Amino acid sequence: MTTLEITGGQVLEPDMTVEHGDVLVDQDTGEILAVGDVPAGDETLDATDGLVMPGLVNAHTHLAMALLRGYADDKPLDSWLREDVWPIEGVLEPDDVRAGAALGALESIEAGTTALCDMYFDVPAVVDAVEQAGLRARVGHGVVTVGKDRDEASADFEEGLTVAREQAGAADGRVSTAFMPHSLTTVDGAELDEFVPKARNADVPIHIHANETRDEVTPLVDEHGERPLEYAAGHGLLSPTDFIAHGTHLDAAEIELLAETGTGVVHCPASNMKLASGIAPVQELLDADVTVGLGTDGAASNNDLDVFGELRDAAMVGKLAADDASAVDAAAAVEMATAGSADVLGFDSGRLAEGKKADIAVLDLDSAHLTPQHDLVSHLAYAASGADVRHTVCDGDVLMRDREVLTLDAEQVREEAESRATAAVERAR
Ligand SMILES: N[C@@H](CCSC[C@H]1O[C@@H](n2cnc3c(=O)[nH]cnc32)[C@H](O)[C@@H]1O)C(=O)O
Ligand SMILES: [Zn+2]
Repeated sequence: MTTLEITGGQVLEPDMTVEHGDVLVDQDTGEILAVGDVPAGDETLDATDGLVMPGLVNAHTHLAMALLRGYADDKPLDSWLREDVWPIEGVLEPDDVRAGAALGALESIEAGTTALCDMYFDVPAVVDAVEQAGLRARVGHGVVTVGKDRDEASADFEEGLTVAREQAGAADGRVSTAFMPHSLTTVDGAELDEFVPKARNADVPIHIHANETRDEVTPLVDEHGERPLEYAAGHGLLSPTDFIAHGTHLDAAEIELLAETGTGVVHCPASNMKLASGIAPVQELLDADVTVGLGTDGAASNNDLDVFGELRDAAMVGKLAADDASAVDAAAAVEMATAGSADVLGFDSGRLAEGKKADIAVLDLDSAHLTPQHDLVSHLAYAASGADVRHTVCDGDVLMRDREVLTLDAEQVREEAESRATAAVERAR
């Protein structure tokens, strides 16, 4: 057994208290052995003047969209997707997706993110990037049937299922999968009826964009005479392993349905603000005991993958939504970005405790904007950013030490992403 001792810092405990202490990790199993007063490890990671915390979990993203950062801004979802994003995504090759996902993975590691959920196409290329980066991920192929004939639609659903079956367990078990119909309005209901039972047989969770914009909810209600999540449940969706992205526009019955079925919600506040999609009722979801995690969504609607930004936005916009400054308090926001997201994704991480996965970030507190230290949970929610992360550890392995990423060649990843992004824009013209 090889052990790693993260030493000399303060530790964020699962109950959101902070204590001086160390963390001992078994690098072979990738699990936490002890927290607090721990025996010496074979190797050490210096956390002096630092806060040892669970790695952040980005529960909904499209990593490879890092290639499209700044490509199309200032539009609402539907025209942004149809006029800008889908046309350029149509010219992307698997090597572009690999390069974009590597860029997103690099950015994630630099910001203390250790696990994520990714929906995209050319998923094996995404898995390559995740494997090399050393991250943990739940991945899936986003299935779209609008604009396709029945054969093409079925083929895309088949691919979603194949990817979910074949990629499960990749990267030494750090990669798991989900079946991912893109959204309730971009996939056909009859196809859902055929494929949801197949996904259940394959024993994979189902992840879908839902109730993101009013422009999506209203036509669905008009056409089917029921709320989107009632429609989703009618097609076999919503279960304790399933999770929806956004949930921006939910009525009380839908919140109840999420709670009853144990379905998780991934709140993406920055994307919801940027696309002017709306403000999710996060405090109401938490009050109803719905499991809520946080996601950045893709870098083209955010425009970064820093989950610290997301948890600050969640706290801020949660107060606006509830018209109550005590709503979505600092601890609730930090919890959503760690344990909440991990629970939504079904990962045994997001908490620093014995037996949990050793997915850890060390935040450097030695800076003006994190002084004085009245309350470190407050700092995590309102003052820190990904740039403050000193070390990132996933599955017991050090991915970034003293801000140097060890698993990826940062310069090469950035150069390749830059040139592939430029070439893709040329081809899309
Ligand atoms: N098989 C599909 C790809 C689906 S991947 C998932 C898709 O979600 C898109 N996407 C990114 N952000 C959002 C969002 O906020 N709402 C809905 N879709 C999004 C993203 O651009 C990508 O096309 C195809 O061939 O077009
Ligand atoms: Zn999305």
